[in-house]
Amino acid sequence: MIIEVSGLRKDFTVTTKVGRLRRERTVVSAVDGVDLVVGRGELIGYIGPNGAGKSTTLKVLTGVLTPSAGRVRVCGLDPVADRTTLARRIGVVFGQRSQLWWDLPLGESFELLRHIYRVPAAEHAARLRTCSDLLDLDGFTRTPVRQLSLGQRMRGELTAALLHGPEVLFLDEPTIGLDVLSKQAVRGFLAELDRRGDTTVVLTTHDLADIEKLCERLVVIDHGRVVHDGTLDALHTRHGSRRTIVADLDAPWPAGQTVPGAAVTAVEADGTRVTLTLDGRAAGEVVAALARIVPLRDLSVQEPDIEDVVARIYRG
Ligand SMILES: Nc1ncnc2c1ncn2[C@@H]1O[C@H](COP(=O)(O)OP(=O)(O)OP(=O)(O)O)[C@@H](O)[C@H]1O
Repeated sequence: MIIEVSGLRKDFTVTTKVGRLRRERTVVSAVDGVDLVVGRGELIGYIGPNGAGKSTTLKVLTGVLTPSAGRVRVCGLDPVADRTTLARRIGVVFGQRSQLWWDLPLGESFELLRHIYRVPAAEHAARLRTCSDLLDLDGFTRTPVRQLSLGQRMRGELTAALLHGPEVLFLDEPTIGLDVLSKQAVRGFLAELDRRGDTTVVLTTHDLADIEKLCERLVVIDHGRVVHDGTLDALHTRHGSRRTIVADLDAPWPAGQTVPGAAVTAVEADGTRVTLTLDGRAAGEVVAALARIVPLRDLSVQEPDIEDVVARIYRG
């Protein structure tokens, strides 16, 4: 396993002013007993509401913060004790912090990183070519970083994080604030990285489309604790999300008619449009049962809404 976390806790002591002279110290448990195991080549979505503890976890995993308790291993290393060694084996993109040189053209930042990480020239060129093709960097490698748009800069940041061939990539909100095209480029790139399977990716995001398009496995954290670890489908099942079938019929729906495996939740258009909510059974079975009752003209199966299920979890 490339990431192994057990019983991770991170407390912060916050001092607040009470009255004119007194100060009160309170302890905030930003991460409160997280267990997490991630295999090589996995891409996981690490999600949760504001203040849930996502960034704090990433900072502990990358050696920026020392845990208050628990065991953390990334690439078999202790992130704090082995921070320098680990830095060569991980890549990090934290939205608010840049690893690029503001006044230099983007391409020169890449060249500097090659020297810092001592990457052989051919290896560097090959990785840069791949990133450049997938992220379409060609138009702006000569532009100083300060003049790049947010989307261009994020594509540059992703490249910079990958040029030394890290085994794990930590991404904190990589699509935040990006325009539609840049979001697509970043998502397409991460999907390709996932498909190639040699980089493990831990992605935090508030963008539900990122989750839907990229994350087969979702780890949901709330108040510093993991409240779900599994697929999006499992999340829907656990929280009672249901698929629906909307069918247009050639004849009116018989009043009071039931269908095995589904509940009739709406009858419209003079009885010729019926909505069924599935109870978890395969849509095919329900459609076959439906077709035995009335001839079908048209049909659509609607997946449950990810926004609904995530909002329900976040509301607790
Ligand atoms: N340096 C710090 N000092 C004190 N409290 C902190 C510090 N860093 C984080 N916290 C607190 O720890 C909790 C978790 O914060 P964290 O930034 O990890 O959440 P998050 O899930 O990344 O949230 P967001 O989605 O808003 O970025 C919050 O209550 C936050 O206020």
